[in-house]
Amino acid sequence: MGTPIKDVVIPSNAPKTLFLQKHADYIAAYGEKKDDYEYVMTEFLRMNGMYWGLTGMALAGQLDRMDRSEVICFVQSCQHECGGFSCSVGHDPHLLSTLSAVQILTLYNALDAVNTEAVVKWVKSLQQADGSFYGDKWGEVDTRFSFCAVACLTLLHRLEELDIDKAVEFVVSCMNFDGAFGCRPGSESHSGQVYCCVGMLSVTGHLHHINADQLGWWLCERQLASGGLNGRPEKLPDVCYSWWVLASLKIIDRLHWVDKDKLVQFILACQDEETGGFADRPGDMVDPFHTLFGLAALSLLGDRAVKPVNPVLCMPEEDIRRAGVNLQFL
Ligand SMILES: CN(C(=O)[C@H](Cc1cnc[nH]1)NC(=O)OCc1ccccc1)[C@@H](Cc1ccccc1)C(=O)N[C@@H](Cc1c[nH]c2ccccc12)C(=O)NO
Ligand SMILES: [Zn+2]
Repeated sequence: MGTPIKDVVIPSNAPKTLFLQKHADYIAAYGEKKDDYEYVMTEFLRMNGMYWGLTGMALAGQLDRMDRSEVICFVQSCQHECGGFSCSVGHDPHLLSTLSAVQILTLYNALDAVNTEAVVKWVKSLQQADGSFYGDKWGEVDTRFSFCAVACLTLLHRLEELDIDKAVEFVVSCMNFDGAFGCRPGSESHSGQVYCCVGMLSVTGHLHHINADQLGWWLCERQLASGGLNGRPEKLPDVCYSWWVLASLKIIDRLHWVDKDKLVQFILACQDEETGGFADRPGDMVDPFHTLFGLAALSLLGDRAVKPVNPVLCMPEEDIRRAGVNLQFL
C-alpha cells in the first residue's frame, strides 16, 4: 500500500472562467465592513491586508475605486519614531508591515507622505553581523526579513545603505541540498521561503548562486494531479502557493516547465462565483489574501484580463517601471 498522495478533487461544477468584476467588487466592499468579526480579528495584519486589497484592485485596473487619502492617512499613522511601520495604530513596528506600507505608498506614488530617511535608518539597524535581518527589535531571524529589507530599500532607491555581500552570504547559507531554501540555515525548504530568497537575489543581482535546473525541478514537484501547487512535499495544494512557486519559476526562467492549463483550471476553481474572491482551495471560504495571489498567479500565466504583475515585488509592472526599480532575471 503506497503512501496516499494528499490532493483535492476539483468539483465538476467548479468555475471555469474568471469573474474579475466580482473580485473587484468583493475587495472594494471588504474595506467598508469595519465592524465585521473577520475584519476586527485581523487587526494584527491590517497593513498587509491593505496591501493585498489595493494590489488586487490595481491588477484589476480599478485602484481608483479606493479612497487614496484615507489609505495614505492610515499608513502615516502607523509610522513610529524609529522609522518602522506597524500593522495597525498601537502595534509594534515590523519589517513585514514596513514592506507592505512602502508597497502601498509606491502604488500611490506617495512615498513623500512619510519620513523615508527614518525608514532607511531603521531597516539598516536590523541587519546583523552575519548579514541576516531581525524582523523587529525582538530579534527573530528569517529569510523573509532579508527580502523585506532589500525590497523596501530598493523601492526607496537606497539599497547601497546595506551590506549587500553579507546579506547575500546569509541567504545563500540557507540553500538546502535540494536547491531550495528555508527560513534559516538548516531549515526545511518551503515555497514561500524560496520566493523570498530568489526575490532577494534578484533585487541584489546575485541570481548566479542559484542552480536554476535543480530549483526549477523542486518547484515543479509542487504540482499535484489536481493541477494545484503546494508549499512543501506531502502538503495539500493552495492557490497562494501558485504565486510563491510561479513567481520564483518566472525569476529563474523556468515558468514553462509547469503544466499551465492544469494550474489555471485549479486557480479558477478556487473562485466563489456568489461572493467574489478566491479561497485557498475549491469550496473553502474566500479571503483578500488568496484573492490577490490568485489574480497575480493568473497574470503570470498570461491572463490578459489582469494587468501584468512584477514577479519579484508582486505589484503591477507599470508601477515598478515608473519607480525605476532594477531587478535581475535569469
Ligand atoms: C502570515 N501569513 C501566513 O503565514 C500565510 C498563511 C497561509 C496562507 N495559506 C497557507 N498558509 N502563509 C504565507 O504567507 O506563506 C507564504 C510565505 C511563507 C514564508 C515566506 C514568504 C511567504 C499571511 C497572512 C495570512 C495568515 C493566515 C491565513 C491567510 C493569510 C501573510 O501575511 N503572508 C505574507 C506573505 C508575504 C507576501 N509578501 C511577502 C514578502 C516577504 C515576506 C512574506 C511575504 C503577506 O502576505 N504579507 O503581505
Ligand atoms: Zn494559502
